[in-house]
Amino acid sequence: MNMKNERREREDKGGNTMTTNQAGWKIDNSYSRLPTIFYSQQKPTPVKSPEVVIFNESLAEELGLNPEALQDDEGAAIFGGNEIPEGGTPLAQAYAGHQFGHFTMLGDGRAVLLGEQITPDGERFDIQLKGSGRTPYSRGGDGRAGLGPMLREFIISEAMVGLGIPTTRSLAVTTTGEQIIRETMQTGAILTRVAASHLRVGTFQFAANWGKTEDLRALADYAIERHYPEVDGQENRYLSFLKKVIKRQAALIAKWQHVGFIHGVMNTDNMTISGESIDYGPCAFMDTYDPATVFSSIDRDGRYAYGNQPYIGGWNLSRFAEALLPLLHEDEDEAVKLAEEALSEFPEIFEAEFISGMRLKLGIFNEEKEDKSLISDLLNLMNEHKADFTNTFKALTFDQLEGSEMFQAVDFTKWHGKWQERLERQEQSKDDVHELMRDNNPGVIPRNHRVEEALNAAVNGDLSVMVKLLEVLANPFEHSAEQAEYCKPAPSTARPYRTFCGT
Ligand SMILES: Nc1ncnc2c1ncn2[C@@H]1O[C@H](COP(=O)(O)OP(=O)(O)OP(=O)(O)O)[C@@H](O)[C@H]1O
Repeated sequence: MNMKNERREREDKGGNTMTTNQAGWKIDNSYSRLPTIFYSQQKPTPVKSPEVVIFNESLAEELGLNPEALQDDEGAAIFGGNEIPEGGTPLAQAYAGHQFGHFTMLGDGRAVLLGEQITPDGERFDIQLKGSGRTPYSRGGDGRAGLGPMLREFIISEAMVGLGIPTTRSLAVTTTGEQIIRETMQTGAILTRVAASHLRVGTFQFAANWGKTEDLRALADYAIERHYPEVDGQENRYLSFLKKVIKRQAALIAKWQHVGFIHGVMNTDNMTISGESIDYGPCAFMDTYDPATVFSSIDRDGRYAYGNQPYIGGWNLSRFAEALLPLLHEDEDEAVKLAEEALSEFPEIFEAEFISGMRLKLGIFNEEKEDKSLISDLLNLMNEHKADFTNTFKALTFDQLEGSEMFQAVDFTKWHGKWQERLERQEQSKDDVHELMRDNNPGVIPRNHRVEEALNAAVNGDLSVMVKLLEVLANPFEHSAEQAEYCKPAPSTARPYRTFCGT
């Protein structure tokens, strides 16, 4: 069937067209019903010749979309921003944020939110086009994105899904047929991003700084309805809301720590209210365990280093709590007291999440007080011996302790003895322990050199390397033979890995 001939198109004033709905779009933009300070109506800027280079069929199905109808021209027209799917009300969201500690007004400068796709189960997911052209928040930028960085976001976000870490997702990457100017000329591309929502700590900072209390309240009520309906009807719903966000972010950052993920740019505009990871600009996974690891070329002081992520999480949540103050209590001092109490729980909640995930990685089913030191002793050894983070846990899982220098060391042998005694003090069998460890220690992560290799091939027209990588990353706990070649750290001759803000 030729989809193109089946389509009836009409053109609107902005040059975008609208189509009949064979793809199954069921979009409503509930965000557009917030007070108008929160957005600017903004259509994507039509592009020359959109072409979908990668499309996430299984995600499309989860969203209740018909992948077949989105192949070819129809998908390209929508994902390239030339057509607006039925129900879409494109807008650019306003937000602010602390970037490397400095507060500034931001907003979607190169993205538009079409609205939420309502799935067959009635769930709502934002559909956003990133790289779709200039908006009122673009400042000096061109509103566009490059193919490499958008494919990178596709790879990392889908790898996070495989690892079981809450994340925004990637439905498609579409080239625009236009070049963009960066350090060199690049192929322009648009990422179709799917998210529980794009509400950020920075959205609340925007409301607190530029809105009235009623605007802030409308935003908080909206966020509660979308993400925390359970707090509705509670005595101080906004305080409960704050506590829920604190909890979800603590759990999220703990999950990052469990796999050695370094976000790289934990600005408050990159912290979601839903608890999903967002913005895979300069992020990377570490090979050698070292809490001071930083990949981002712009993070000169190590603000967003691996070991600093929990602290920064708490710092960002303090900015969130500050923004919520007018809603927490009518008396300012009381509001501050409530916020401080809620925030003071963050380190403890984070640590509990971190320790419980690390227990699983070590095959520990129950809780003992000494587990914390067992875990930190191992991490210290790994740091001292420059051990590979992922492969150390894999070697412990499969009891393959020959290879690395650390496993020969006397201090490790001592630690190993203590760990074995710990495992013997629980009732579960060796097989149970092994299974728990298999399920919690990924065999494969998106190693930097593998991601670069896939991207280099992809921007030169060969998608096969990336497709293969995505397949392996989709099931990191499978521990299959085909994963083996993706497990090796970068050769020691490789230059230190640096990431650059995704543009
Ligand atoms: N080429 C560009 N043109 C206009 N604005 C841009 C451009 N690149 C980035 N921005 C804006 O600069 C700010 C910070 O950029 P950053 O790279 O952190 O975000 P992003 O990757 O564009 O978006 P997100 O956080 O939604 O993933 C954002 O407000 C973003 O919209």
